[in-house]
Amino acid sequence: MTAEAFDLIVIGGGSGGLAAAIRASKHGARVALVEPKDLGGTCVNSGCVPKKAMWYAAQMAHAQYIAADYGFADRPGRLDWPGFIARRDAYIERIHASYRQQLDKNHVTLVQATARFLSADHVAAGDRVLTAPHIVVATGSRPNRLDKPGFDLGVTSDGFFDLRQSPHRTAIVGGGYIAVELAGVLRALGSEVDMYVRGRLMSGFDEEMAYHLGDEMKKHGIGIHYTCQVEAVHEKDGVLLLDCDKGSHPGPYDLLIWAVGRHGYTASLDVERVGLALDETGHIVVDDAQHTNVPGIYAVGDVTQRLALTPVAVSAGRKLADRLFGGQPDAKLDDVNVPSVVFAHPPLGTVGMSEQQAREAYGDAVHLYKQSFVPMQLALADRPMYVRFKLICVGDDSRIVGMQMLGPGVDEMLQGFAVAIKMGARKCDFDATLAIHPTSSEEMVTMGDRVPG
Ligand SMILES: Cc1cc2nc3c(=O)[nH]c(=O)nc-3n(C[C@H](O)[C@H](O)[C@H](O)COP(=O)(O)OP(=O)(O)OC[C@H]3O[C@@H](n4cnc5c(N)ncnc54)[C@H](O)[C@@H]3O)c2cc1C
Ligand SMILES: NC(=O)c1ccc[n+]([C@@H]2O[C@H](COP(=O)([O-])OP(=O)(O)OC[C@H]3O[C@@H](n4cnc5c(N)ncnc54)[C@H](O)[C@@H]3O)[C@@H](O)[C@H]2O)c1
Repeated sequence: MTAEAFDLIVIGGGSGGLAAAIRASKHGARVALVEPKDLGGTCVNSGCVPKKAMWYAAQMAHAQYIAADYGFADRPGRLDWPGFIARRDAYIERIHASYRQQLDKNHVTLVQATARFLSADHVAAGDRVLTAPHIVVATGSRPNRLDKPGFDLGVTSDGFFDLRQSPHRTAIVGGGYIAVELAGVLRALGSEVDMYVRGRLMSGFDEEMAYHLGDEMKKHGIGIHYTCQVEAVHEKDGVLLLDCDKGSHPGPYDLLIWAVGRHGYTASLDVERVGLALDETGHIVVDDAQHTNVPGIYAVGDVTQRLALTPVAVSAGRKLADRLFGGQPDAKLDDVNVPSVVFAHPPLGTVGMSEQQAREAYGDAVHLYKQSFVPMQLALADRPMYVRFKLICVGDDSRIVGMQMLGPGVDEMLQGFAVAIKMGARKCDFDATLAIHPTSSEEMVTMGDRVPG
């Protein structure tokens, strides 16, 4: 079969793949994008977007309680779950349409098939064979499965998005981004939620902030269990029971969600044929410029061992296209000071280092500024949830190397501060900035003295 020739083949039409394909075609490259499913990948179809939609619904539920305290209503209503899912899915359909338009406008050839390698410059996609000197793998990640009896009685985050009604009682295994976010949403929408956490909540995050997050989640009615490792799951009379390693059998639950991490997805690619190097978690090993060990093959996004966030995948894809086709030989992803928000209830925002990472890197040069306060909106409602800010600074000029925020509204506060930190802001730059009053964010520029210790 004659191969169709392109300048670039992109495998995977998620965040990273779309970004690489569209940017390369803007630079004049002839690009084929191979994707068997809906455009947008995990983020649009089973990640950030449907998750954020559910989080907004959960915020609405909270807002009703606040409104009732203010005197607007005496009884919060329940979500019409199927109705809202239809609204969420219609929004996602509009994103698909917008991506299709962008591909058409930029003359990217979309091949709706699963790709696999035939050689380092040939790819099979359905009944077509494509060839290009440059191939970008952007096939994302899949949820981890555990080798536990009854694993399939639970679902992963993919199954959560398929729900058409709120479960009464939910068990969630895991204590990372997905576990924490889904726990908050389900609780706010009326489910009883128990989390089964190995180690600590949000490991890798600032310990103090993760502790406060756990505290707020417990106040919100979420059970957080650290002493049960789930060894098996049973179904009895239509409900689920768990076996813990210590011999207890918690339950019954109507839904079990496994949120125990994700692995790079390369299963369909035939990577052995080209000898692509993977790490022990199945991620494609890349250097800081997205090169794999095979010349001409690159990888971006969650399929690599780099940070698994949409803006990281997008930036990696665009920078790679700029380097290959845009005459920018030094372009590459800069993943220093990547801001991130855990859309918990309340949200947790972070940019730069945790206190622990800073102390490891800078030792005694580290010092802290902290602030905690009840935001005015909640003080008026007799719901004393704290906002907590923490600045992690180093050196005589108090250069800010980390910012941690927990509380209502921090999800929208963090981005602007992340710009300042990326530019090398010092505490005195914050002090020199006049406050916006009355807001929660003003507390970030009116912090007092260093915290001793
Ligand atoms: C529940 C959840 C919530 C999340 N929330 C956030 C958030 O709030 N903010 C954030 O920044 N990140 C979030 N993420 C992470 C984010 O979704 C990922 O970092 C991002 O989607 C990675 O993009 P990607 O292009 O690497 O992979 P993906 O978006 O997963 O795209 C991979 C694509 O490759 C396709 N593919 C796979 N194999 C082949 C093949 N052989 N041939 C052709 N195509 C193939 C797949 O069908 C898929 O469309 C979340 C993730 C999850 C699971
Ligand atoms: N808001 C966001 O930006 C956002 C939201 C969701 C996901 N994401 C991205 O997706 C990635 C994947 O999310 P995730 O929550 O699956 O992974 P994660 O790495 O954040 O958390 C995995 C959790 O599973 C636990 N775990 C692992 N093996 C276990 C076992 N055998 N038994 C019990 N617990 C076990 C870990 O201790 C950890 O708490 C995240 O790391 C993040 O990069 C981002």
